Amino acid sequence: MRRPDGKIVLLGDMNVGKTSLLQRYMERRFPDTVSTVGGAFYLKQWRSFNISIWDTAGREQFHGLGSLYCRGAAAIILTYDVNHPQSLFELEDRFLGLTETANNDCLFAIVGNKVDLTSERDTEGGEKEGPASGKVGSCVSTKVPKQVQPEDAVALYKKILKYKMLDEREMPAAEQMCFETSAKTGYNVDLLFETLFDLVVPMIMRQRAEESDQTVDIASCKTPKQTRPGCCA
Ligand SMILES: Nc1nc2c(ncn2[C@@H]2O[C@H](COP(=O)(O)OP(=O)(O)OP(=O)(O)O)[C@@H](O)[C@H]2O)c(=O)[nH]1
Ligand SMILES: [Mg+2]
Repeated sequence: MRRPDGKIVLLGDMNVGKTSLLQRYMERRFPDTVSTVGGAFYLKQWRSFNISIWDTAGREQFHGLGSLYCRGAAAIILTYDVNHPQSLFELEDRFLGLTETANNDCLFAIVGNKVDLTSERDTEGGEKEGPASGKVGSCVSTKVPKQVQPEDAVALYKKILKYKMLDEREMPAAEQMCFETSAKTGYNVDLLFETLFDLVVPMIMRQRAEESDQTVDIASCKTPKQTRPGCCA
């Protein structure tokens, strides 16, 4: 198997829907899930690149593994449940610290899942979503008020950039990186993953270019002409 060119990791509390989001995207279905043990990954080919997408366990007992999975990540999807404010707090309290092992220029997406449970608007048929639909900041009228507001996710995104000492002007805007999704209906799921792939690919290419700049071509290095000691050239 070819080594993946880039890595994306899903983090977040148990039950927020990480496994369901990944299965919705990769297998186009919403099967019953069991709570994840450890971690597992899918490989996705995007253009000519292989991207691994890691699903991790949200259960406290597997917490220690989180930073292992984040090692070398190009992007991290911090997932919460829009109906459970605690799951958003946990991202900052428990999961952000695990991302120290990710790449220095790692991207962060904040994803509020299970929006189908609150939204009155058409969140069915995720395959048909419009480009800006459901992005944080768009107006979604809800039957049952959402427990976590999109602005809270935006605030967390900005906090993370500060915490990571990343320049806001050089990173994707919060509106581009905060999503509300439904793994159940597929709402915004393609948009989430494919936005990240499109952002990760240039990073992979940049990294490759830097690596090839640092590579010394031994064949092109001329060996200095040997001169015999004491002999005038
Ligand atoms: N209504 C609704 N239910 C969802 C959605 N996503 C996941 N669920 C349900 O929420 C429960 C937990 O989903 P999982 O995908 O297993 O959650 P997880 O984040 O992977 O949990 P851990 O593996 O324990 O960390 C399951 O019963 C899912 O069917 C969604 O978008 N809408
Ligand atoms: Mg899971």
